[in-house]
Amino acid sequence: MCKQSRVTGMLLRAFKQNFALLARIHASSFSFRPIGKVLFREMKYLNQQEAISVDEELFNEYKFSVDQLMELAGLSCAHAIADAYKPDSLKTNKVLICCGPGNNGGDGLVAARHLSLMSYEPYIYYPKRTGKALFKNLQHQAECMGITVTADCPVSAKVETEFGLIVDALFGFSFKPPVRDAFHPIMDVLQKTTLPIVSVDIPSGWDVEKGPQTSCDIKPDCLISLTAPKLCAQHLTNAKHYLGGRFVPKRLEEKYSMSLPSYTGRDLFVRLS
Ligand SMILES: NC(=O)C1=CN([C@@H]2O[C@H](COP(=O)(O)OP(=O)(O)OC[C@H]3O[C@@H](n4cnc5c(N)ncnc54)[C@H](O)[C@@H]3O)[C@@H](O)[C@H]2O)[C@@H](O)CC1
Ligand SMILES: [K+]
Repeated sequence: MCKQSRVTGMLLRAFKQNFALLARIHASSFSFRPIGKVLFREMKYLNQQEAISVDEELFNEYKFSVDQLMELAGLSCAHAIADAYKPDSLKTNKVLICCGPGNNGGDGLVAARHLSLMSYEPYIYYPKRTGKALFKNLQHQAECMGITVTADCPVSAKVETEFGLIVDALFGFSFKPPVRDAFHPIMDVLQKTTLPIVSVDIPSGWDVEKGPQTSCDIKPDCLISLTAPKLCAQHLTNAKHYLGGRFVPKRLEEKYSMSLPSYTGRDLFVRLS
Protein backbone atom coordinates (compact mmCIF):
# COMPACT_ATOMS: atom_id res chain seq x y z
CA MET A 1 0.00 0.00 0.00
CA CYS A 2 1.36 3.43 -0.88
CA LYS A 3 2.21 5.95 1.85
CA GLN A 4 -0.68 8.23 0.86
CA SER A 5 -3.37 5.55 1.20
CA ARG A 6 -1.90 4.38 4.57
CA VAL A 7 -2.23 7.94 5.87
CA THR A 8 -5.76 8.22 4.48
CA GLY A 9 -6.66 4.90 6.20
CA MET A 10 -5.27 6.10 9.53
CA LEU A 11 -7.19 9.36 9.30
CA LEU A 12 -10.39 7.50 8.46
CA ARG A 13 -9.97 5.14 11.45
CA ALA A 14 -9.26 8.07 13.82
CA PHE A 15 -12.34 9.88 12.53
CA LYS A 16 -14.53 6.78 13.03
CA GLN A 17 -13.25 6.26 16.61
CA ASN A 18 -13.83 9.87 17.57
CA PHE A 19 -17.23 9.86 15.92
CA ALA A 20 -18.19 6.74 17.92
CA LEU A 21 -16.96 8.36 21.15
CA LEU A 22 -18.89 11.55 20.47
CA ALA A 23 -22.02 9.55 19.67
CA ARG A 24 -21.68 7.66 22.97
CA ILE A 25 -21.23 10.89 24.90
CA HIS A 26 -24.27 12.41 23.25
CA ALA A 27 -26.40 9.36 23.98
CA SER A 28 -25.38 9.15 27.62
CA SER A 29 -27.16 10.83 30.53
CA PHE A 30 -23.83 11.78 32.05
CA SER A 31 -21.87 14.91 31.54
CA PHE A 32 -18.28 14.87 30.37
CA ARG A 33 -15.56 17.30 31.25
CA PRO A 34 -12.51 17.86 29.07
CA ILE A 35 -9.29 17.78 31.07
CA GLY A 36 -6.30 18.45 28.84
CA LYS A 37 -6.90 16.37 25.74
CA VAL A 38 -8.78 13.58 27.57
CA LEU A 39 -12.46 13.34 28.35
CA PHE A 40 -13.33 12.19 31.89
CA ARG A 41 -16.78 11.05 32.83
CA GLU A 42 -18.04 13.05 35.79
CA MET A 43 -19.24 11.46 39.00
CA LYS A 44 -22.89 10.51 39.03
CA TYR A 45 -25.38 11.92 41.54
CA LEU A 46 -27.76 9.19 42.65
CA ASN A 47 -31.51 9.60 42.83
CA GLN A 48 -33.31 8.37 45.96
CA GLN A 49 -34.28 4.99 44.51
CA GLU A 50 -30.71 4.35 43.29
CA ALA A 51 -29.33 5.18 46.76
CA ILE A 52 -31.79 2.72 48.33
CA SER A 53 -30.99 0.03 45.74
CA VAL A 54 -27.22 0.41 46.25
CA ASP A 55 -27.80 0.10 50.00
CA GLU A 56 -29.88 -3.07 49.52
CA GLU A 57 -27.30 -4.64 47.22
CA LEU A 58 -24.49 -3.99 49.70
CA PHE A 59 -26.45 -5.90 52.33
CA ASN A 60 -28.19 -8.58 50.26
CA GLU A 61 -25.78 -9.31 47.42
CA TYR A 62 -22.44 -8.49 49.02
CA LYS A 63 -23.44 -9.66 52.53
CA PHE A 64 -22.08 -6.66 54.41
CA SER A 65 -23.69 -6.13 57.79
CA VAL A 66 -25.14 -2.76 58.82
CA ASP A 67 -22.65 -2.55 61.70
CA GLN A 68 -19.71 -2.90 59.33
CA LEU A 69 -20.80 -0.20 56.89
CA MET A 70 -22.03 2.14 59.60
CA GLU A 71 -18.68 1.96 61.36
CA LEU A 72 -16.85 2.75 58.12
CA ALA A 73 -19.31 5.52 57.22
CA GLY A 74 -19.12 7.13 60.68
CA LEU A 75 -15.34 6.81 60.78
CA SER A 76 -15.02 8.51 57.39
CA CYS A 77 -17.27 11.32 58.64
CA ALA A 78 -15.03 11.84 61.68
CA HIS A 79 -11.94 11.96 59.45
CA ALA A 80 -13.55 14.40 57.00
CA ILE A 81 -14.65 16.64 59.89
CA ALA A 82 -11.13 16.58 61.33
CA ASP A 83 -9.82 17.57 57.89
CA ALA A 84 -12.28 20.44 57.44
CA TYR A 85 -12.32 21.82 61.01
CA LYS A 86 -9.10 21.57 63.01
CA PRO A 87 -10.00 21.81 66.71
CA ASP A 88 -8.07 25.07 67.12
CA SER A 89 -9.89 26.64 64.13
CA LEU A 90 -13.17 26.38 66.03
CA LYS A 91 -14.42 28.71 68.76
CA THR A 92 -14.45 25.62 71.01
CA ASN A 93 -13.79 21.94 70.36
CA LYS A 94 -17.28 21.02 71.66
CA VAL A 95 -19.34 19.47 68.86
CA LEU A 96 -23.11 19.05 69.00
CA ILE A 97 -24.04 15.85 67.16
CA CYS A 98 -27.73 15.57 66.28
CA CYS A 99 -28.74 11.97 65.64
CA GLY A 100 -31.99 10.88 63.98
CA PRO A 101 -33.95 7.62 64.28
CA GLY A 102 -32.44 5.74 61.31
CA ASN A 103 -29.04 4.72 60.00
CA ASN A 104 -28.04 8.34 59.36
CA GLY A 105 -28.34 8.81 63.12
CA GLY A 106 -26.23 5.67 63.59
CA ASP A 107 -23.47 7.24 61.48
CA GLY A 108 -23.62 10.23 63.84
CA LEU A 109 -23.26 7.99 66.92
CA VAL A 110 -20.20 6.33 65.38
CA ALA A 111 -18.66 9.65 64.28
CA ALA A 112 -19.07 11.01 67.82
CA ARG A 113 -17.05 8.14 69.26
CA HIS A 114 -14.22 8.63 66.78
CA LEU A 115 -14.22 12.43 67.20
CA SER A 116 -13.82 11.94 70.94
CA LEU A 117 -10.55 10.12 70.18
CA MET A 118 -9.37 13.05 68.06
CA SER A 119 -9.31 16.09 70.40
CA TYR A 120 -12.98 16.98 70.02
CA GLU A 121 -15.60 16.97 72.76
CA PRO A 122 -18.80 15.54 71.27
CA TYR A 123 -22.21 15.95 72.88
CA ILE A 124 -25.03 13.87 71.40
CA TYR A 125 -28.65 14.91 70.99
CA TYR A 126 -30.53 11.68 70.26
CA PRO A 127 -34.28 12.14 70.78
CA LYS A 128 -35.91 9.14 69.09
CA ARG A 129 -34.28 5.83 69.88
CA THR A 130 -35.01 2.37 68.58
CA GLY A 131 -34.87 -0.88 70.53
CA LYS A 132 -32.39 -2.39 68.03
CA ALA A 133 -29.27 -3.83 69.65
CA LEU A 134 -26.97 -2.05 67.16
CA PHE A 135 -28.20 1.39 68.20
CA LYS A 136 -28.35 0.55 71.91
CA ASN A 137 -24.74 -0.63 71.71
CA LEU A 138 -23.59 2.48 69.83
CA GLN A 139 -25.20 4.66 72.47
CA HIS A 140 -23.67 2.54 75.25
CA GLN A 141 -20.21 2.75 73.68
CA ALA A 142 -20.48 6.54 73.40
CA GLU A 143 -21.59 6.85 77.03
CA CYS A 144 -18.79 4.55 78.19
CA MET A 145 -16.37 6.95 76.53
CA GLY A 146 -17.75 9.82 78.59
CA ILE A 147 -19.91 11.34 75.86
CA THR A 148 -23.23 12.82 77.02
CA VAL A 149 -26.23 11.43 75.14
CA THR A 150 -29.43 13.37 75.77
CA ALA A 151 -33.01 13.37 74.48
CA ASP A 152 -33.54 16.98 75.58
CA CYS A 153 -33.35 19.41 72.71
CA PRO A 154 -30.71 22.06 73.44
CA VAL A 155 -31.98 25.62 73.16
CA SER A 156 -30.49 27.95 70.57
CA ALA A 157 -28.81 30.30 73.07
CA LYS A 158 -26.98 27.39 74.74
CA VAL A 159 -25.91 25.94 71.38
CA GLU A 160 -24.47 29.26 70.21
CA THR A 161 -22.39 29.79 73.35
CA GLU A 162 -21.33 26.24 74.17
CA PHE A 163 -20.49 24.64 70.85
CA GLY A 164 -18.09 25.28 67.98
CA LEU A 165 -19.61 22.95 65.38
CA ILE A 166 -22.85 21.06 64.70
CA VAL A 167 -23.04 17.66 63.02
CA ASP A 168 -26.40 17.00 61.37
CA ALA A 169 -27.02 13.24 61.33
CA LEU A 170 -30.81 13.50 61.57
CA PHE A 171 -32.05 12.18 58.22
CA GLY A 172 -30.34 10.50 55.29
CA PHE A 173 -31.44 9.20 51.93
CA SER A 174 -34.70 7.65 53.21
CA PHE A 175 -36.09 11.01 54.30
CA LYS A 176 -39.51 12.00 52.96
CA PRO A 177 -40.51 15.62 53.55
CA PRO A 178 -42.02 17.33 55.44
CA VAL A 179 -40.16 16.99 58.77
CA ARG A 180 -42.43 15.50 61.44
CA ASP A 181 -43.41 17.59 64.48
CA ALA A 182 -41.07 15.82 66.94
CA PHE A 183 -38.06 17.17 65.03
CA HIS A 184 -39.25 20.76 64.64
CA PRO A 185 -37.42 22.08 67.75
CA ILE A 186 -34.00 20.80 66.60
CA MET A 187 -34.63 21.83 62.98
CA ASP A 188 -35.40 25.30 64.30
CA VAL A 189 -32.03 25.35 66.13
CA LEU A 190 -30.22 24.24 62.95
CA GLN A 191 -32.02 26.78 60.78
CA LYS A 192 -31.15 29.68 63.09
CA THR A 193 -27.59 28.82 64.08
CA THR A 194 -24.56 30.86 63.12
CA LEU A 195 -22.28 27.87 63.78
CA PRO A 196 -21.00 25.77 60.88
CA ILE A 197 -23.16 22.70 60.21
CA VAL A 198 -21.70 19.50 58.79
CA SER A 199 -24.41 17.35 57.24
CA VAL A 200 -23.99 13.61 56.97
CA ASP A 201 -25.06 12.30 53.54
CA ILE A 202 -28.11 14.62 53.14
CA PRO A 203 -28.71 18.08 54.62
CA SER A 204 -31.62 17.21 56.91
CA GLY A 205 -34.95 18.56 55.75
CA TRP A 206 -33.79 18.82 52.14
CA ASP A 207 -35.54 16.75 49.51
CA VAL A 208 -33.09 13.96 48.64
CA GLU A 209 -33.34 14.84 44.95
CA LYS A 210 -34.59 18.42 44.72
CA GLY A 211 -32.58 19.94 47.57
CA PRO A 212 -33.85 22.76 49.80
CA GLN A 213 -37.60 23.23 49.80
CA THR A 214 -37.86 26.67 51.41
CA SER A 215 -35.50 29.58 52.08
CA CYS A 216 -35.56 28.55 55.79
CA ASP A 217 -33.98 25.16 55.10
CA ILE A 218 -30.61 24.50 56.72
CA LYS A 219 -27.48 25.73 54.96
CA PRO A 220 -24.68 23.29 55.69
CA ASP A 221 -21.13 24.58 55.68
CA CYS A 222 -20.03 21.08 54.73
CA LEU A 223 -21.68 17.97 53.30
CA ILE A 224 -20.19 14.50 53.62
CA SER A 225 -21.80 12.34 50.94
CA LEU A 226 -21.58 8.63 51.69
CA THR A 227 -21.02 5.97 49.02
CA ALA A 228 -21.90 8.46 46.22
CA PRO A 229 -23.46 11.93 46.25
CA LYS A 230 -27.23 12.14 45.92
CA LEU A 231 -28.93 14.60 43.56
CA CYS A 232 -29.59 17.18 46.30
CA ALA A 233 -25.82 17.78 46.58
CA GLN A 234 -26.05 19.71 43.31
CA HIS A 235 -27.87 22.45 45.25
CA LEU A 236 -25.00 23.13 47.68
CA THR A 237 -23.80 26.71 47.68
CA ASN A 238 -20.48 27.84 49.17
CA ALA A 239 -20.09 24.57 51.03
CA LYS A 240 -17.27 22.11 51.41
CA HIS A 241 -18.17 18.75 49.90
CA TYR A 242 -16.55 15.46 50.88
CA LEU A 243 -17.14 11.90 49.77
CA GLY A 244 -16.78 9.15 52.38
CA GLY A 245 -17.78 5.52 52.78
CA ARG A 246 -14.85 3.93 51.02
CA PHE A 247 -16.33 0.48 50.79
CA VAL A 248 -18.05 0.32 47.41
CA PRO A 249 -16.98 -2.77 45.44
CA LYS A 250 -15.82 -1.93 41.90
CA ARG A 251 -18.48 -4.19 40.39
CA LEU A 252 -21.25 -2.31 42.19
CA GLU A 253 -19.73 1.05 41.25
CA GLU A 254 -19.75 -0.01 37.61
CA LYS A 255 -23.28 -1.43 37.74
CA TYR A 256 -24.62 1.98 38.79
CA SER A 257 -22.10 3.91 36.62
CA MET A 258 -21.09 5.91 39.68
CA SER A 259 -17.69 6.99 38.30
CA LEU A 260 -16.41 7.64 41.82
CA PRO A 261 -13.29 9.75 42.20
CA SER A 262 -10.11 8.02 43.36
CA TYR A 263 -9.34 8.03 47.05
CA THR A 264 -5.73 8.91 47.75
CA GLY A 265 -3.53 6.35 49.49
CA ARG A 266 -5.13 5.29 52.77
CA ASP A 267 -7.54 8.23 52.98
CA LEU A 268 -11.10 7.50 54.09
CA PHE A 269 -12.50 10.52 52.24
CA VAL A 270 -12.08 12.58 49.09
CA ARG A 271 -12.64 16.32 49.13
CA LEU A 272 -14.82 17.17 46.14
CA SER A 273 -15.10 20.93 46.59
N1 LIG B 1 -26.01 2.47 51.82
C1 LIG B 1 -25.07 3.00 52.35
O1 LIG B 1 -24.33 3.21 51.56
C2 LIG B 1 -24.94 3.29 53.78
C3 LIG B 1 -25.80 4.18 54.39
N2 LIG B 1 -25.64 4.60 55.65
C4 LIG B 1 -26.50 5.65 56.20
O2 LIG B 1 -27.83 5.26 56.20
C5 LIG B 1 -28.64 6.36 55.76
C6 LIG B 1 -29.97 5.87 55.33
O3 LIG B 1 -30.52 5.27 56.48
P1 LIG B 1 -32.03 4.84 56.63
O4 LIG B 1 -32.50 4.18 55.40
O5 LIG B 1 -32.13 4.12 57.92
O6 LIG B 1 -32.84 6.17 56.72
P2 LIG B 1 -32.57 7.61 57.30
O7 LIG B 1 -31.58 7.60 58.37
O8 LIG B 1 -32.42 8.44 56.13
O9 LIG B 1 -33.96 7.97 57.96
C7 LIG B 1 -34.96 7.05 58.26
C8 LIG B 1 -35.61 7.44 59.55
O10 LIG B 1 -36.09 8.78 59.48
C9 LIG B 1 -37.47 8.78 59.67
N3 LIG B 1 -38.07 9.79 58.81
C10 LIG B 1 -38.20 9.73 57.46
N4 LIG B 1 -38.82 10.86 57.02
C11 LIG B 1 -39.07 11.61 58.12
C12 LIG B 1 -39.70 12.86 58.32
N5 LIG B 1 -40.24 13.54 57.32
N6 LIG B 1 -39.76 13.38 59.56
C13 LIG B 1 -39.25 12.70 60.59
N7 LIG B 1 -38.67 11.48 60.48
C14 LIG B 1 -38.57 10.94 59.25
C15 LIG B 1 -37.95 7.38 59.37
O11 LIG B 1 -39.11 7.09 60.09
C16 LIG B 1 -36.77 6.55 59.83
O12 LIG B 1 -36.83 6.31 61.22
C17 LIG B 1 -27.78 7.02 54.73
O13 LIG B 1 -28.19 8.32 54.43
C18 LIG B 1 -26.41 6.95 55.40
O14 LIG B 1 -26.25 8.04 56.28
C19 LIG B 1 -24.51 4.10 56.46
O15 LIG B 1 -24.91 3.90 57.77
C20 LIG B 1 -23.95 2.80 55.98
C21 LIG B 1 -23.85 2.65 54.50
K1 LIG C 1 -28.19 14.34 57.65
